[in-house]
This record gives sequence, structure tokens and C-alpha cells, in this order.
Amino acid sequence: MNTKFLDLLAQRYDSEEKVVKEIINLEAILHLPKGTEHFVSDLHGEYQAFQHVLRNGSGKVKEKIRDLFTDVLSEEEINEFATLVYYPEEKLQLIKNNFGNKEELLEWYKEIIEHLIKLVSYSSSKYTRSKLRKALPQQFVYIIEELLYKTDEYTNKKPYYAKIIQQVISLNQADKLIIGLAYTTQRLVVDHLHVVGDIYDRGPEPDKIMDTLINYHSVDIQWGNHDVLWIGAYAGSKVCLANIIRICARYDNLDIIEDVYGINLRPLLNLAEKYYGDNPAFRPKRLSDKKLSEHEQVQITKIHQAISMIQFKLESPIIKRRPYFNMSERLLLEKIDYDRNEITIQGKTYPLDNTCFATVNPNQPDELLEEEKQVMDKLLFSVQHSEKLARHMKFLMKKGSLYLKYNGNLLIHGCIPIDENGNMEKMTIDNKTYAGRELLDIFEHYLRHAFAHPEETDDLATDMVWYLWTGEYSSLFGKRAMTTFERYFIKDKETHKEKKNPYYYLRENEDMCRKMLTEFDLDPDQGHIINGHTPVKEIDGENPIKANGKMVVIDGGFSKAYQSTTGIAGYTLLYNSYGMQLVAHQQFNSKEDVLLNGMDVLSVKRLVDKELERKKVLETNIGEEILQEITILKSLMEYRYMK
Ligand SMILES: O=P(O)(O)OC[C@H]1O[C@](O)(COP(=O)(O)O)[C@@H](O)[C@@H]1O
Ligand SMILES: [Mn+2]
Repeated sequence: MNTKFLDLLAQRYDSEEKVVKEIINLEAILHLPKGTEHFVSDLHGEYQAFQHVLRNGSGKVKEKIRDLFTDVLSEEEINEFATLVYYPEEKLQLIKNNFGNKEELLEWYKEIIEHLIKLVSYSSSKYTRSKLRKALPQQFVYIIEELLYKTDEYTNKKPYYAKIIQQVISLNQADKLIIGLAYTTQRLVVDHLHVVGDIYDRGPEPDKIMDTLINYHSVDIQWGNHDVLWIGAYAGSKVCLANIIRICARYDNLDIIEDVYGINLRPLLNLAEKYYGDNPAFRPKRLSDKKLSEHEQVQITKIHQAISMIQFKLESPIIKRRPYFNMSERLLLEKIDYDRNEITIQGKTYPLDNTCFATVNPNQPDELLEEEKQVMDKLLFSVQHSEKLARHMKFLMKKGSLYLKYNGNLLIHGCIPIDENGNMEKMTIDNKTYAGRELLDIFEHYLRHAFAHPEETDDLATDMVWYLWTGEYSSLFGKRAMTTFERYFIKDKETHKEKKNPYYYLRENEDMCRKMLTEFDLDPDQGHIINGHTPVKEIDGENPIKANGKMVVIDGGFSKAYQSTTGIAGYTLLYNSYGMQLVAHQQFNSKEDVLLNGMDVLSVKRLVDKELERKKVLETNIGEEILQEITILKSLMEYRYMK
């Protein structure tokens, strides 16, 4: 081993004892049970519902409370205790309001603090003391450790422990301690979070989800198609930018653009007011109870049309300069007969409804008006100078990837593009042909390049980000073509269908899943593929566990827009040392419902896979890293201290 490196390391471990201590510590950690992984996906801006799943650890918090207190607490008390752990600040207030006198409150404080200490102790039983210490509220570390590690053997210390709690209460610190212990519990029940894509679009608060993730103790992200659309916009793709604004207009979420990210929509509004009127096809979808005046609705409708038409125009030059995107069928503006208001797609002619072509020159339909160009330039400038957006996009890049191999599993939002025979689809980009894992790697390479060069707006890398949103071999889109235009302007629903990649039926087959795991150098006997992206239609009897357990689809179904088609509010997945469990969630109404009525979302667990023997840290990604560290430390030991 490089002696320079070992010399540097010796600065940190400057005595034999330190090296020995660390080796023993690491060796011991390897034999602890593996931590719990929590998988969520398709959050789609639904911050409140996401918060709930995060705070209750997909049912893990209540499970632990039940394990400990079934004999001493009633069902109602268990629910109340659980709610306190999920939303400590708010629940504390509600509980405190119910006490008639101070004595009752003091009694309650004593009891609840003891319960919480027990819960923290139980939830941390598979971690080292040092890891637990890091999860404790800093100002109470000393006190909590005293209470956690108390030994009652000789009962000498009983009054001492009672005094600690009494003092905490009399010094008015009880609320803070309770809140701290509640968050510690939340943190302990889940060791690591995977977000399998689609944080953005449709729902109202993706920014708050991003802030939550930024502050979360351990997380990775597999980008979804909607996430790369936002990354693309920030990286300089005007067509991605037009798309994110269009989707925000469609779902009545323009305040995300304007108020949250501080992007000025005034120039776009002026253009919209000039060229567009009311139009039923572009009225915003209303999913929330937010009140909108008729005037506001019409204004959004106009913006929606203005940005959609800009989007359609911007697609055209990319399709033309990248023939290998194979998207010439999507040059729809050129297939319109503007006199007859008709379009011919694949030999069939359809009438067009609700058209809004005031800015289209039939002789050159993809040409942007000067005003449209200026609007897009201003919007892009604004997007690239939004401090908050920059922070969120950088985090997406830092923690994100197109796919992830983690503890033997393959995590990927959409699909691995394959043909009907189960062969990896080939795509030629810039005269080189890629398939399977290599194709995904080159996609990611381009995306990172585009992000590193936001000043480039029309280069291959930037165009590639848009391809990831909508191209037929995109591993995130997974469909033949996106029929946005047809859904706005053509009645015939046949034209709205988006044909899925064969992956979506071949993934039911175990051999196919094994083949894909092998393509990614994973052990097909051990591994699973974990997907988001496609809502599982429980209503129609679809099973999220496929291919004999090799494939698990966890589209979280957080998106309100899709809940009527799925019949539930979606799935999350837990993977602990005993195996994998899929958790089905029912619809989340509101935090208030949980707080006031203890209406926790009912979660039903299903076993995906059971470990024959409890899995240890040794068998995980982290275990591998620790083993490497131990090897290095042993070299240091030999080099420095064993002579
Ligand atoms: O429901 P909307 O807003 O019309 O969006 C539909 C579009 O969203 C997509 O389903 C992609 O979004 P998802 O990743 O959430 O599925 C496209 O395939 C489709 O064209
Ligand atoms: Mn998706």
C-alpha cells in the first residue's frame, strides 16, 4: 500500500491504541444486523403525505410501540402515543390542553418520558452507542444516556433517575425532551431512505420535499422522468423548461415557479394575454381546495396555452437535428392542415378541437415569434439564477443517479428498455451503439455533462436530457411516444394511448428479471429490481410483487391525480435484517385528521422475501466499505506499529 497514504492516515491514528480501537469497533459493527432501508417513490409534490410516511416509518414506529406496550396501553392510547411520536410539537399542544390541573400534567410527563426512553432504547438496539448518540437531541445527550443505560440491579440509583426526570420537568425542559426523543425514534426506525424517483410535478410542494431530503440523515435518489425534466430546465434546456411550466399550469401550481423559486412569469403572462383566450382543453386541473376566481382560472388557461405552443415549437428543431432520436413522427405541427383544422397521423386524419394556433405560421410552424423567444430567454435566465432552485438541483445531482445498485438490489425509476424478445434495446448516439447498462450509463454521462454546462442550450447533452423525458428508449419514460399534443387537441382517445416498452409485461417473468439483474452484475439469486413510475392498479387486481418476488413495483401513488385509478394511495417498501416487506397505504387525508382523530393511514404489510438468516452489516454495501477500511487499518498497523 502507498506509504504516503499511510503516513497521512497515521496523522489521524497517531497511536497503536487508536488503530486497534478502530479495528475492533469496525469488526464489531460488521456483525450487527443490517439497518432498515425504506423505499418510497413517485412523491409528486405531495409533501404532507410524504411527511406522514416518513414520520411513521411506513408503520415501523407503531409496530415498535405495539411490541413494547400492547399489555399496558389500550389501542386508543397506542394510537395517541404513535401520533405524539409522528407530530410531537402539535400533538403535545393538543394533549396539554386537555389536562385539568398541573399534577395530572406532571404525572403524564413522567410516564411519557419513560415510555419514550424505552422506545428509543428498543429502536436503537441494533445500533452502536456511538450511532445512537449522534441521533440524540444534542442538548440532552448526557441526560438521555444516563436514563438509557441505567442499571437497576442494586436499586441504589432509583432516586437518582427519578430526580433527573423531575428536574427536567421543573426546569421546563420536558416538552423539548419529548420532542427530541420523538424525532430520535423517527430517525432510528429507518436507517436509510431511497427515493425511487419523481419528486416533482403534479402536486403542490416538491420544494418542501427537497428541503426535507436535504436535512434527512441518510438518503439516495434515483431520478424520475419528472426530476430530469427539472434538472434539464436548470441545465439550459428550453424545451424542458417549457414542459415544467406547462405541467405547473395544468395542475394549478404556478406558484411553485413564481413564489417558491422566484421566477418571474410576467413576460409569459403578457404574451399569453395578447394571443390567447379561454379554452376548455387548457383549464387547470383542480386537485386542491385552493380557491381560484374565474379571472385567475382564465389567466392560467391562457398561460397554459402559451407555454404549450412554445413547447411544441421547441421540440421540432431537436427532432430534426437528432435523427437518431427517431422522433420524426412527433413533428406534429407540420402535419396540420391549418385551413381545415385537421391533422394526419400515421395515415389517419383527425379533426382538431380547441386549437390555439394564433402564433403559428403555417408555412413554418415551428418558428418562434420574436416575443416567444424573448420570453424563453428571460425565463431561462430567471431559472438559472434562482438560488433555491440551484440548491435543490445540486442536491438532486449529488444524491441522485439514473439507477443504483444497493445491497444486491437494482433500484430504477422506469425501466430497462428491451424488445419483445427480451433483448436489450440498442440505441446509436453519435455513431456509437449502446444497450442495457451501457445505455443507461451513457444517458447519465450526458445528463451530468449538461448540468455541468448550463450555458450550452442546444448541444447533444442538453437535448439528451429532454430525450430522457420523452424518448422511446429512455429508461425513465419507457413508452413509445408522449401524446401530449393529441390529448389537448384530438377527441379520439385511441390517439392518446402511449404504448409501453415490452419491459412492462416481460418484467412479470422471473427469467427476464434474472437476466436484467445479471446485466447489471448483480446476483440474480439474491437481488430484486425495485421500480417506481407506473401506478399499480390494485383496483384491477394488479400485484406489485412480480416475477416470483424478483420485481417489486412501489409507485407510491402519492399523487392525488392518480389515486382513483389505483384504488389505494400506493406502496412503500421496507428492507431490514429479516427481509423485505411491502407496505400498502390507504389514502392520506390530512395531518389534522391524524392529530385529532388518530386516523393513521392503515398500512397492510406483505412479505416479499424472508431472509433465511438475519442479514448482517457484513453483507451490505456499507459492510464492504468497512471491510476495506479494516484492511487499510491493518496495513497501517503493520507499517507503523508492529515493527
Ligand atoms: O396526467 P398528465 O398530466 O396528462 O400527464 C400524462 C403524462 O405523464 C406521463 O405519464 C409521465 O408521467 P409519470 O412519470 O408520472 O407517468 C406521460 O407518459 C404522460 O404523457
Ligand atoms: Mn415517472
